[in-house]
Amino acid sequence: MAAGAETFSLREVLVAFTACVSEQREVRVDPYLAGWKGLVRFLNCLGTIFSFISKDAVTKIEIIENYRNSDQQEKYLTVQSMVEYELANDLVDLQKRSKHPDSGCRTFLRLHRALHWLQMFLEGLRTGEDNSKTSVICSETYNASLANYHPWIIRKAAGVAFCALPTRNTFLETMNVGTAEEAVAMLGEALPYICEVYKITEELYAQHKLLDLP
Ligand SMILES: CCCCCCCC/C=C\CCCCCCCC(=O)N[C@@H](COP(=O)(O)O)[C@H](O)/C=C/CCCCCCCCCCCCC
Repeated sequence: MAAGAETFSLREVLVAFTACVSEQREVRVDPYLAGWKGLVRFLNCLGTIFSFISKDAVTKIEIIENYRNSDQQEKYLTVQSMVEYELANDLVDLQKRSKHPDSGCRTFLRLHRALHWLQMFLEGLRTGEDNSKTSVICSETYNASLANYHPWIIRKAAGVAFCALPTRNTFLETMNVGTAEEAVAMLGEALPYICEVYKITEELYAQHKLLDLP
């Protein structure tokens, strides 16, 4: 495990995702990005072999953060307001990347797809046997989700990186919430919140036919 693991706290990441859904069932962008930033910190602790993954995640987080720091920041407060604003102002490339290659909607969709993988991966970790291999859980859940959107070369590179993952118990202990059993319990508490964020976003994107944005 690379230096810096001590700066990661699963609790902080999970708290961020639990703060995402508002009383109106809207998905707040700031805690969503905070959750991803925490996950990227964790990924960076796993070694440089994961750098190409964390760089892509950081690029996408920064694109949306830039919208949150722009003159239109209020429009990017929630995923719902972002979708409404960008569609109403013709700011989304719907067929082919051209005038708006880095729209908020398109960029958020990439993180949203990755959240689906995360949800399955954490569930696999939570329910896995003590001696199960994190690399197997990771590649099975990746192949069942994100891999469908990635070209061959990315899928290959990801497969190689997964082989460097530590065993399940070492992985759970790196989460800095105590023993592996305590980490499992925390995952059980937090997963419903992550699922809810995913579900609300999925419904919103389906309703606006945005699930295949180029
Ligand atoms: C609670 C702690 C335990 C879980 C720790 C998980 C840590 C995961 C942290 C970050 C995950 C990275 C999310 C990656 C977002 C990928 C977005 C994406 O799909 N990008 C591709 C498409 O973008 P465009 O070209 O359309 O702009 C892009 O091509 C991807 C490039 C990089 C490769 C992405 C591979 C993703 C593998 C996800 C598994 C991460 C392995 C983590 C190991 C624990």
